[in-house]
Amino acid sequence: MKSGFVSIVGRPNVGKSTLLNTIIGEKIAIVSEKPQTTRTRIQGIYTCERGQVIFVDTPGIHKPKHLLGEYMVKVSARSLEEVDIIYYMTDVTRPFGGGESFILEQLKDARVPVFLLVNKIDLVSEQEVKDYIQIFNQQRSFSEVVSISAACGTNLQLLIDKTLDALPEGPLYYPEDDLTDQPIYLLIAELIREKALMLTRDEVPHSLAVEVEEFKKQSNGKVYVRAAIYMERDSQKGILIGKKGQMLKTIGEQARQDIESLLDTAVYLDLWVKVKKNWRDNEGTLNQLGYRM
Ligand SMILES: Nc1nc2c(ncn2[C@@H]2O[C@H](COP(=O)(O)OP(=O)(O)OP(=O)(O)O)[C@@H](O)[C@H]2O)c(=O)[nH]1
Repeated sequence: MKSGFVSIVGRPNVGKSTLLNTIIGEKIAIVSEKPQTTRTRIQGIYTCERGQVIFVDTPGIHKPKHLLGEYMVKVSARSLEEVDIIYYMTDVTRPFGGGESFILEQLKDARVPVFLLVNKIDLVSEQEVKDYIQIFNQQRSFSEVVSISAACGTNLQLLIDKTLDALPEGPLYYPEDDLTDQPIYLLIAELIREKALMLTRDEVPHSLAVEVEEFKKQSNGKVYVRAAIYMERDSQKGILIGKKGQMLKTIGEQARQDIESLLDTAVYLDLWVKVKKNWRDNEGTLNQLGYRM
């Protein structure tokens, strides 16, 4: 039996969450078109006959601007020390640049195998993939190079096979049917956050945070979830609520559907928008929202 931990690193938006979602087959990591949306350290667990792969989805490695940024870099650095394999994920549609050099620098002293994953190959020609890989091979050597489409599932079985080949012999760390060790209320908060970011497009910043305040089963069998969406400014609160509350209603409806499929039960979702000034720079608030240092 093979088993171990895999950390996925890469610039924001290369498709790390999508990869995790496709492999694990459940919506457990937040996916969004905006960069740097993955904040909490999410583990996806893939179990098959050959063994178990435990994924640690790290926030995009980047230069910190806020305390939250520092936290994200800390999580990334720490998770690199604890894993058996690092997936260094890149986006074939984005040219090699400073962002990649920054990550390669961080990976310089990695003592575990580094796999280069070239993602989004569904968008380019085979020749473009080859040329792209050549540029990376000039930077360093990789234990494996796998070109994939996380969205379409292309070459993901191959990736899993190579991963299991490279993992050490080991036990099943988690029961077979566990998909994640994230507390359920964090998963729910991420689903709401995802919908809020997606539906408001670029109008609200990433300073959006969600906290599940209450989570209980009602006598009618439905699960009651009360959650607060935190904004930094009053003006942002208005955008999120929308005309006659329409935006908040849509966010709530779409998030509720996802939560219902996650929990496999009917859900009553009670959403509130609150303003909490400068929460990103406030350590107490960060702790309260589950981003622990
Ligand atoms: N065409 C195509 N799009 C993809 C693929 N993988 C991811 N995407 C898209 O790329 C965007 C970013 O994907 P995410 O999975 O959120 O990226 P991420 O690396 O987790 O982003 P952060 O959380 O910001 O670090 C989304 O719009 C995805 O739908 C792929 O294989 N092909």
